[in-house]
Amino acid sequence: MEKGQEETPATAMVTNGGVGSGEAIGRDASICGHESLNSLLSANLAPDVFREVSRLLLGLNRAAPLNVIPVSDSAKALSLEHDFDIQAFQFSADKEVLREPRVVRVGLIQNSIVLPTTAPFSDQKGAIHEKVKPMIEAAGASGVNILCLQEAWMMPFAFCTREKRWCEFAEPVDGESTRFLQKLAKKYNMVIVNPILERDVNHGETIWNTAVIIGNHGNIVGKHRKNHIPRVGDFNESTYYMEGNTGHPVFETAFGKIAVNICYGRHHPLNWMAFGLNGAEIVFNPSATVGELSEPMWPIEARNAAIANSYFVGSINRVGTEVFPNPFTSGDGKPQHADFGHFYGSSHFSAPDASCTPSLSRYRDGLLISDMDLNLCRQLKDKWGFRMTSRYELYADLLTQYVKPEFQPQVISDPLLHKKSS
Ligand SMILES: NC(=O)NCCC(=O)O
Repeated sequence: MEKGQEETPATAMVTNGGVGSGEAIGRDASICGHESLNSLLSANLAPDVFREVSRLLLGLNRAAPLNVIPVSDSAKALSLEHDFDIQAFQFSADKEVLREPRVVRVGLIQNSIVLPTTAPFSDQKGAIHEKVKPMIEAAGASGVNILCLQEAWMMPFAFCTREKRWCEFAEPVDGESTRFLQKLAKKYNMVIVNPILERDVNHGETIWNTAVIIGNHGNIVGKHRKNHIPRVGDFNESTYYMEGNTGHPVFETAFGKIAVNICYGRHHPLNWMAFGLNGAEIVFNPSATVGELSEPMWPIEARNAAIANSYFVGSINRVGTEVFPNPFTSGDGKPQHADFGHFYGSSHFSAPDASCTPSLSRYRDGLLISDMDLNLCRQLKDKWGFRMTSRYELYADLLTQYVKPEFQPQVISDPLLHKKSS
């Protein structure tokens, strides 16, 4: 789909892997029947007004809207055969005298689950592998260098339930899903970020929420464990795993320095900053989040992180509504229910110059591709000087004080505030 092109109004139904196989969810909860904000605006605004609104909503890259780049015929054929959206864009940077451009092609995959959550676990996982495979092949056929999948892509996001049986989906870092992706990484000379539910067999079978980095030779480069675990709404993830113990690693790959800020970590500016301090050029944010809770935050937080830290961000969210067999509550006064609500997709890229791609659909599976010249990171540091002007020592000092039990907030009260009037 070309940027600005109208998409089909969302009159169809989506299957969602609910308890009843192929159960259909009406699209009424969408933004007025459109697949994305971009399609709603392009369908409803005059072209010159749409251009001006897009200038502010999506920004400009080197004073122009992002270029749409062609998708290869073989990738297009896969997307038609397997019914997923595919879109491709290009972030460029100024030409430099002393450095060659460093253009990498990056891909993001969003998808719904396939089978009902009542199906045997191995069938559920196998069906997701099968669904995602042609999408990865489309990325490979498109020459994608670095690809990231969504958070815990190999299972339903069952952490709302608090039922421990979903732990059976957990895998060691070198488990089934990693091995599945290693073959594809090697075949397509592609780095793949593989966010899984991890079982740490060397530490008492502990469970973590982890992203495994697979190198372009199919090797395991390393792993990062989710730093911030939500305790909000139905996101009862703290029942399953603890805060990660891997710090803020940046992985130097054949195609650039990458890091992973897993889902809820995107609400924590220091988390984003730490990946930047370690030199990340692209930070992925594989997520699972629902409209009612976070949709207004979604386009802002990633874009802000990209600007503040002078790196690219790739944001991914799953799609669909996943219905679980047993109703649950989360202590928030809501009646018992059996699903999280709608995972709204809307995966997109943000760049350090405040430009960003339109988002993928709120409903459909999709592969979003973007070329990015990594030289843009340093060019923005030079232009805005955010690193240089950051005054880290001020904040290092404040934080050192803040974590002490005897910390007193620096508050200067108006002396007249508590004075009795005579
Ligand atoms: N998966 C996850 O951490 N979700 C929390 C909700 C949110 O951060 O939007």
